[in-house]
Amino acid sequence: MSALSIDASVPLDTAEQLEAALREIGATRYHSLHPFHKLLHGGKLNKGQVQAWALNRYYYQSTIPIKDAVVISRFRDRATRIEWRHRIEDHDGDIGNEGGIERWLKLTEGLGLDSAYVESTEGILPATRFAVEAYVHYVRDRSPLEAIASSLTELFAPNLHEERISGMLKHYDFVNADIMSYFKRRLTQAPRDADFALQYVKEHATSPAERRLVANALIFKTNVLWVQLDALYHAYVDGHVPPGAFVPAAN
Ligand SMILES: O=C(O)c1cc(C(=O)O)c2c(n1)C(=O)C(=O)c1cc(C(=O)O)[nH]c1-2
Repeated sequence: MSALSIDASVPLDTAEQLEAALREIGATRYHSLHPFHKLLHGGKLNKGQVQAWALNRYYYQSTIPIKDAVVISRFRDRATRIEWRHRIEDHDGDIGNEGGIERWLKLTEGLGLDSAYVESTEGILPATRFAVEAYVHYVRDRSPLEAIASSLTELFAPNLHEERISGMLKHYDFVNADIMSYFKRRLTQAPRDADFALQYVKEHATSPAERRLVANALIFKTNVLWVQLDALYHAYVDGHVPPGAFVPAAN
């Protein structure tokens, strides 16, 4: 077992074996399993800790369309570019049409954070920035197949979002359905995106070696997500906030 790659013993001779391996990676490495999420969804955090999570996650959310623009830039194939571009619109929205980033700002604003501060990203943890940048660099530097495969964590996001919506509404009096609208919207967007990416890798990874690259891309991405929560836990649960990062008001 390695933190970085799939065991050599996992069979990857067929597309079905690849899918089984990807689902196993999700079941064992997705950040739904992280102790910070258990606290968040179980109502065990205070408002300042929830603010810290939302503030840091804003950086991930707002970087996703940049990441997707880089993914698009990797494809000569027009059909793939056409399929991928709605992801940018989902997050950026359009003139007069709210997108995911604005919905995320509703969440941070509803939690009492100033939007200009959130958008400045000045208060995020260094580890958040490094992890998110690593994701953008990954889709730039690796093969187009790995770039698509690295989005496959979205296969596992809807279950987590369901858990988050119900857990946070139930446990926190400072959370309401309106400020959770980001997650509600993702429940329909993510499955479409994940299905496309899954079919793509099943079709385009045609050798065991390529299937291994796909599996390792997903492991890389689970690590991008996991380390962000490690950093949040260290800073805001254990109380070791790095210099200059967001410090919640006493609550
Ligand atoms: O709340 C979450 O746990 C979560 C996880 C992920 C993910 O698995 O990468 C995404 C999202 N949310 C999300 O909202 C989102 O738009 C998204 C895009 C992507 C991607 O890799 O392109 N992942 C995710």
